Amino acid sequence: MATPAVTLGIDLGTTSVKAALLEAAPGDPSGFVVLASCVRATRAEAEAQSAAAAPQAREQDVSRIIQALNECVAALPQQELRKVCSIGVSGQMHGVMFWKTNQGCEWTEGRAAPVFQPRAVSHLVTWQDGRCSRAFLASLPQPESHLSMATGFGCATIFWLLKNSPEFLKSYDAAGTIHDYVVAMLCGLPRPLMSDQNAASWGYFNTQSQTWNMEILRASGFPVRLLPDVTQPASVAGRTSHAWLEIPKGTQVGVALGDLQASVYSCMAQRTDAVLNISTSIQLAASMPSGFQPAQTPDPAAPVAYFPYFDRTYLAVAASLNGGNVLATFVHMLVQWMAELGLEVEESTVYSRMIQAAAQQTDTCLTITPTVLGERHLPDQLASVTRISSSDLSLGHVTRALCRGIVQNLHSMLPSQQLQEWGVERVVSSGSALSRNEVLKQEVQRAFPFPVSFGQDVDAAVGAALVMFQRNLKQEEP
Ligand SMILES: Nc1ncnc2c1ncn2[C@@H]1O[C@H](COP(=O)(O)OP(=O)(O)O)[C@@H](O)[C@H]1O
Ligand SMILES: O=C(CO)[C@@H](O)[C@H](O)[C@H](O)[C@H](O)COP(=O)(O)O
Repeated sequence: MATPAVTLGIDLGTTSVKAALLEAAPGDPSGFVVLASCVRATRAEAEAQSAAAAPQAREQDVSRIIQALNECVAALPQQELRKVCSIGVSGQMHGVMFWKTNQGCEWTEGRAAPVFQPRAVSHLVTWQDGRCSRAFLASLPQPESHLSMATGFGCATIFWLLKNSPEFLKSYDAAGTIHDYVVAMLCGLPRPLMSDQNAASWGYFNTQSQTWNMEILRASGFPVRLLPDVTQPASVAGRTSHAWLEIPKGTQVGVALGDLQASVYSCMAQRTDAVLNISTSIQLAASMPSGFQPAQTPDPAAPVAYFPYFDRTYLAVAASLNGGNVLATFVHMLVQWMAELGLEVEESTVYSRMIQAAAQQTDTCLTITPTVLGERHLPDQLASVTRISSSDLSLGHVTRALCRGIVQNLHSMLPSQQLQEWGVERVVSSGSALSRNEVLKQEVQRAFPFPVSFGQDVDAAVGAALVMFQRNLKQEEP
């Protein structure tokens, strides 16, 4: 009997890397089983490489992300890794990093378990980066795209570097998201390949013609040489140029996907499902009918945007900048305060105690608008706390109000009534911030008048694997 095919899925998130192994299971209703999964925090936050970008810069050290990736994959069962026939990759969208062609990494051959390590690469400037002011964005040429531009989008960051650090750009000849970089290194691609999901997240990309706004960008001196070639999601980018840990050389690698689309792909069992993802960020997505085309002129004040999905279809997405990162900011603040008071407390202890306290505090009048990062459609709406009374100041009250505020803020961007009008009948959730937080789950169930089911915390990794698994299944059909 033929060995069942095993597919590896990877998600390079803002806070953690996730990996999952899928195996064909004809007897299972879904047709597959998840054999194993692994999560590794990246702890990759780094100082801005360009001083002029501070303090709004949000950059990550690519070496730490790749170290977490190698550790994550190495922790999976070796006998299963040897059977991997295909790799699906997803990751945090919008961000951009740079490298030198054919010098982007070094394979540590000869060791028991070969891995790749970044060489001649820049930091990753992430989707949370705030270096592009509104005045700077207004100075950029009008894109021909259905998505508004925003700080943290790859093309905006490159325009910023062109103006403020032109020498920096001259030292690189390749650019992509972190997950485009991983695919390019695994396959030894001379030029990065990008799916339209990630190209759209950079800006200046027309999803109808599937082309960059080349004329607009060239006319403004943009280094178009850095723009990756774009292809359809679910297509094959290449094959591994080396053995990677126990994964054989020559293994098929899919073009990298957006983490949101990969999460939706693994969670959305039918088109009437809405998918709620709470990870570092938070998104609520619903599928649009096939043939739907978004208006070509975006409304920057609109809280819902349309993201390319698969087979030229779109997702309607409320993408808030304030998700799990708000809780992480609160925890970091408490740890800092306690350090100033001479106390040393682990972040993990604070998370567990605050969630425990809020679980005991089933309601509160304290009201928190959690938008510490503003929103793309409301950049001036920063966070606020109202209805503060001396009786509502416990850790439980504040944590309950924070979790409620995060969910209510997203709900205000895409209300249940709109979901009902679109025919949504159920909410399926995903993301580690949700799967690890009973209070957030309670607030999701409170906010949405639909049945709510809770996914795993490796949904995007499972989704990335599933895309390649189902692609190959279709290829085998007679
Ligand atoms: N120990 C913990 N307990 C509960 N929630 C946590 C804990 N550590 C981190 N988190 C939450 O998980 C979020 C990160 O989720 P994750 O899925 O790893 O993000 P991403 O996919 O964006 O990398 C953090 O922003 C934080 O809100
Ligand atoms: O900001 C948006 C969309 O504009 C999000 O959907 C975007 O995909 C995510 O924030 C990034 O991909 C980061 O995802 P994650 O690290 O929070 O999982």
